[in-house]
Amino acid sequence: MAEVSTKPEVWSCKTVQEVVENGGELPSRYIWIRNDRSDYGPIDLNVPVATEIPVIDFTRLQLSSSSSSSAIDEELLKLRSALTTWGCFQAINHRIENSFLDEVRHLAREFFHLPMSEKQKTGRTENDYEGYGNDIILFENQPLDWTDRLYLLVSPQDNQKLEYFPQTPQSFRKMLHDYTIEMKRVQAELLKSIARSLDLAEDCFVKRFGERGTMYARFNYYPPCSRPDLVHGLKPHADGSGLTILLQDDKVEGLQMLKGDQWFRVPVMPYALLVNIGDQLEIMSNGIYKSPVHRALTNAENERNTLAMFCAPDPTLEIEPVEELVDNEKKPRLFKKVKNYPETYFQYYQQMKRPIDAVRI
Ligand SMILES: O=C(O)CCC(=O)C(=O)O
Ligand SMILES: [Fe+2]
Repeated sequence: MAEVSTKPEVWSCKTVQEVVENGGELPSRYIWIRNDRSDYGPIDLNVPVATEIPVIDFTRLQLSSSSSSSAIDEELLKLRSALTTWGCFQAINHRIENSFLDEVRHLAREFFHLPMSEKQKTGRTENDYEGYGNDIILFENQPLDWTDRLYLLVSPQDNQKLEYFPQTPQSFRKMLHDYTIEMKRVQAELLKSIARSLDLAEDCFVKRFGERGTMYARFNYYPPCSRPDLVHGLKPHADGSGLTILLQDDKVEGLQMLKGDQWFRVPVMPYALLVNIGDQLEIMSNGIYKSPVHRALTNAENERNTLAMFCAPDPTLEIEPVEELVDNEKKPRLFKKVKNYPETYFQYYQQMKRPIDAVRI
């Protein structure tokens, strides 16, 4: 497969929204072509619903809360079972106000409905992943995803590229600032609980993420699509993050998770956060916790808006399986040491391979 170039290319500068507004036939570039290297089966909107994805109650994980230690142990066991089987769970009682989550969703929708000229003020440039734009082309004949997005590094704050942060809607920046603060708190609580669920010291992953761990926000906008049976909102992938915290659309379903070789629809829980393990925590947990393959589908009637927060270790730090989770006889080390995993991720993704395989021993 010929690669286009090492740099991502912005294909004809058209967003999905423009494709929709221009009307006419569905461009063939969006039609999913199955291939042998990553055959995750056909697009199917009618897969079973994943009623078994565990719901984890944050208040039951906190030592400082009124929960008894047996309630905490029970919740940690549930967390462990969620992350070894599905690699994800729905988090409730995370202490973010429902009204704030409504506002986040409202402003995200409002942004994507602004005139194109306004959105283009934060448009991605050819050499950057950040900003507003369509799917990035990484290789020739890549089927494109039916999504427009706004992708921003939100932390560390001194690395933010403010030129890509929308100034309209007016309260967008403030909302993102406040949401980032909440997400950093949730991230820290999650990393501690995840460590405890593996019988590790509570700060094990917090330390490994480092003080300059990264957090990216990706606002995903999926316009209605005339052929949801042929097009992916987002192709099957596992996240390159350590953890991903997803605020789903409060009404429209679209996310599917792969468990074994079966796809499941993730139900909408309007005020829950869907948390999934990313490749870097799969590596650090020596494969005990799974970074699940997932995809987003579209539908013909409704747009869908989601917000993914990708939390990852400082890319200048080396990551590897935590020593306590390696046992030469029972649980040999599965992954090599790796620095700047996102770079490996994109190179492998480009070749339609599962990036985590690049660091497998
Ligand atoms: O929009 C969704 O439901 C999934 C988003 C996602 O998987 C991602 O942004 O990596
Ligand atoms: Fe994802």
